[in-house]
Amino acid sequence: MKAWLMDNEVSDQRLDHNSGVELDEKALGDIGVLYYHLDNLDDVNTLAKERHYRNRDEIEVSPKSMGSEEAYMAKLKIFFDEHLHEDEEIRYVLDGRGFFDVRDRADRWVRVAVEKNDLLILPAGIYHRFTTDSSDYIRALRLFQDEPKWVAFNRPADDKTSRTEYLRAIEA
Ligand SMILES: CSCCC(=O)/C(O)=C/O
Ligand SMILES: [Fe+2]
Repeated sequence: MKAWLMDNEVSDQRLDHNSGVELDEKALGDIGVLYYHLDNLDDVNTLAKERHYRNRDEIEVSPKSMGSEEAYMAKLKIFFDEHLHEDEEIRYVLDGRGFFDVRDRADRWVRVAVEKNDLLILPAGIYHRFTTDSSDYIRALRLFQDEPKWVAFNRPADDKTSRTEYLRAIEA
């Protein structure tokens, strides 16, 4: 697992933007973000069952899967808008690479690099965003507790119940 505080350079979102300050799994856990490396789909299924996930879909984010470079860039822009969800978000990488960016307690961006067999759990109410890296390719499972849906609330969404509950949950 590699995670770091982002630099503040405004350039291609698919570059590393590594400030040089690396973070470990404990630092991620501190803001409710859980990381697992699972080589085996059975382990993903067990975890999903334990957390009462009943649905999933598969997504490929690449220029090919989106049909054109323009459609791909438009999709990336949507994923990269800072947002939160009312439900916990689980993503399991089947192939390729990408970055999930999450806000820390000080509202700084923490970049979590994910690759094949990485699984990330983002709590409901955490502000975050996603981008592919410069390989422009990721294939992932999106797991849902209920019906497959991807409802994102762009920031500001501080009035959402999930946001209030998240902030309460990570209180020191
Ligand atoms: C690689 S999964 C695509 C991005 C996504 O599902 C998400 O929820 C971003 O916040
Ligand atoms: Fe999201």
